[in-house]
Amino acid sequence: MAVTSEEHTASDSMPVIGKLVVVGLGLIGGSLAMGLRQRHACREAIGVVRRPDAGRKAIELGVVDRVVDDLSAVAPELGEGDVIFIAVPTLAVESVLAAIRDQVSPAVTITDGASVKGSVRSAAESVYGQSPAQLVLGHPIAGSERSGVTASNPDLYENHRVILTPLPETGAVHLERVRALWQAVGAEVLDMSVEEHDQVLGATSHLPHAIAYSLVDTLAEDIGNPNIFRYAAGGFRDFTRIASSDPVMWHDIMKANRGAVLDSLDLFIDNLTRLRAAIDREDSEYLLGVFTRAKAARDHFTNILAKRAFIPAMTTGKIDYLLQPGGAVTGTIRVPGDKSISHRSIMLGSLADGVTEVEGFLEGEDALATLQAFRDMGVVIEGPSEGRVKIHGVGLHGLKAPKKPLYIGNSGTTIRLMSGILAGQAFDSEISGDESLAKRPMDRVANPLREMGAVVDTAEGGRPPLKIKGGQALNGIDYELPMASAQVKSCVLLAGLYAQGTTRVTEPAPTRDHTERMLTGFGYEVKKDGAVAELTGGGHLTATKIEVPADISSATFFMVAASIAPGSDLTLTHVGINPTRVGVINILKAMGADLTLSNERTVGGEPVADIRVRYAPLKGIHIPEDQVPLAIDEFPALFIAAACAEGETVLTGAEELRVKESDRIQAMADGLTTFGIAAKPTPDGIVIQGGTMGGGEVETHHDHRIAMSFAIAALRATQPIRVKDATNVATSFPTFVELAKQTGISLEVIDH
Ligand SMILES: O=C(O)C1=C[C@@H](OP(=O)(O)O)[C@@H](O)[C@H](O)C1
Ligand SMILES: C=C(OP(=O)(O)O)C(=O)O
Repeated sequence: MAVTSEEHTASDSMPVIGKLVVVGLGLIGGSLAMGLRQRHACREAIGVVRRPDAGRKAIELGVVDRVVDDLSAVAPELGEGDVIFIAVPTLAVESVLAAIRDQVSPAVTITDGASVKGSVRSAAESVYGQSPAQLVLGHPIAGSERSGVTASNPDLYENHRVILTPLPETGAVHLERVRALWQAVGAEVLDMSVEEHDQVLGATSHLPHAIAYSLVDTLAEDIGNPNIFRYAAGGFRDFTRIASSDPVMWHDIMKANRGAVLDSLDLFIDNLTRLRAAIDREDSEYLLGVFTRAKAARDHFTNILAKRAFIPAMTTGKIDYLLQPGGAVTGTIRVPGDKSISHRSIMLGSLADGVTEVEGFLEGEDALATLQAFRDMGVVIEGPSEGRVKIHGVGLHGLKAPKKPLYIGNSGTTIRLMSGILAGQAFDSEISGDESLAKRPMDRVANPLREMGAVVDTAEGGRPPLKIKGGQALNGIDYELPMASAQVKSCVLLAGLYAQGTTRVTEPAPTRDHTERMLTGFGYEVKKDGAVAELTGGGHLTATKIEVPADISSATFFMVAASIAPGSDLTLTHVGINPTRVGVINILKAMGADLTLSNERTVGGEPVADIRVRYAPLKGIHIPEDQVPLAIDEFPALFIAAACAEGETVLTGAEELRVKESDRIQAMADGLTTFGIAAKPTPDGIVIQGGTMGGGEVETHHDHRIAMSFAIAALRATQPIRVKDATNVATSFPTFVELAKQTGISLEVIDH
């Protein structure tokens, strides 16, 4: 049989391969053939189909150009550049390979789509002696419960992943040809070892299929009610869709990946048995633990696949901001919760006895990273949902060893504060983060912790990851902070909770005191005397309620925006005005800004107020050094205020800015220079001459505050501004874009 399609498409683009021969024209094989044909990416697509009706259908639907009923009918015409795609059930691959060996030239590329790779490698070895160079093992992750040639879909692989598992024997030309073929139909191609593939797919694909088939079979066969499916609703439908998949294919997969599937099934059965016992004893804590952890994991499973552990990404790709020049900001807004306080609420709530309820929690990536790290150490945390979080504290000694290294993304506060807590645990731990965090100094916490008796390893140059050995007896110390850092102060105090005796820290200048305040709120005595804070180990924390004020560091972007843009009148509500955080208000006022505070009150031990900001002409100042630690995160935005002020602004004593998420002095100087502003970096600060800002493209170096600062600059720019890579704004201010637009900033998000 040789039937030819009527529908021949003239090729105007270069095909990436010659002929494609698909053995097995089901969903997987048919979709590849159809996708390549429609994109003119192969010169001809030929199906090897035994059943004539299926062959006719394939041609009618435009899946292939022609069909043959046996490989032998096409083998002699194949050569270099042509590809055979084996898309038959897993256990049938061996007989196809045997036919290929006898008939097909070694120049032809062979690949497959089977869901198990170890069994295909064994098949190749038993047929060829050793896997031939022309064979590239692959697996498109795009299956569905639909099967057969009629399910072929030319766009099936768009944005799907294809895993290739090259062997040492695999020829580079063949591998790259197969990669190009999948990329031509829109797939993202990843390489993995055979073993890793089978283990990962055993858990994420083969196990769920086994469970779905078993569940439906249980309902159909074992629960003796004939009407059972009539009352089955969404839960049943969503969970069991995959039990409609092709039984022969799944039979083969279970046998071919027997070992890995059994490992996963054993883990699952064990977990299910524990869940059963918890339901039996009505153990709410256990049930909520499983369900909240599972919900978080399910909500973010794309990130888990991308190996970002459980850290949720607010955006999937990189984004830029495009801003139009001019405008003013008006209205009344509340910015999200304070990042520093949100981190600490999770940490102390987890270590407390009892349930802590938090309101106003910042649902940004940094604070969520802290939350996930404590979940990874066995703490049951409900939420966050609209800023509400409920933490089922485990007590100071109730954390459990995490199953894998803790990954905390971009958050310096998390790694530094947690290292103090981890130093006091009975278990070993490792904590790491993203590219920007990997450059930040950690010796500042490792050194005092070592003095207390902790065993802490850093990577080269005192950078993350940190490896902390458990089971060490800590002693209290009297520590003089070498730099004004609330993170270091907090780290030492938190380790002090686990230390024998008294831990005392003396700071060279006042820094944010949220740790001290919150410890007091949890009933732990902290003595404060000027620059000294001290506590004694061995006490306990009692759960409490926490209301997180709006973050003054996030409010800063809007305070500066309103101050620089004529016609602005903006009110920011419920902003935290802890005296150790108000440097920005003091500095802006000294520059001539029109800021009024009203409705001042205290919530949960932290002072808050509404802040009204109206446009006023600013003047350059020499920023008093005592304000530096009180405004440490606000300088990028303040530099924009300086650029719009009349005269010169000088900052000194701020070398810490060079070791934040980026070197904030250099990053801002570069951007301001692009805008046409004279900005001269110094080792510990900057000198900025106010002037007229043009516009242009600026880099953020993965730093959220740099991105938001350049965005507000547009209000006084004369040309559009493109802020390149504003993705990390989600770490501290996930609603920035929404609020910027709402108040009148012309901001467009460009996703790429
Ligand atoms: O303790 C905290 O929550 C923070 C302290 C500051 O860091 P340093 O302690 O390094 O100054 C600050 O920059 C950071 O955003 C948050
Ligand atoms: C420095 C900052 O945060 P962290 O140190 O937690 O990364 C910041 O938010 O500006």
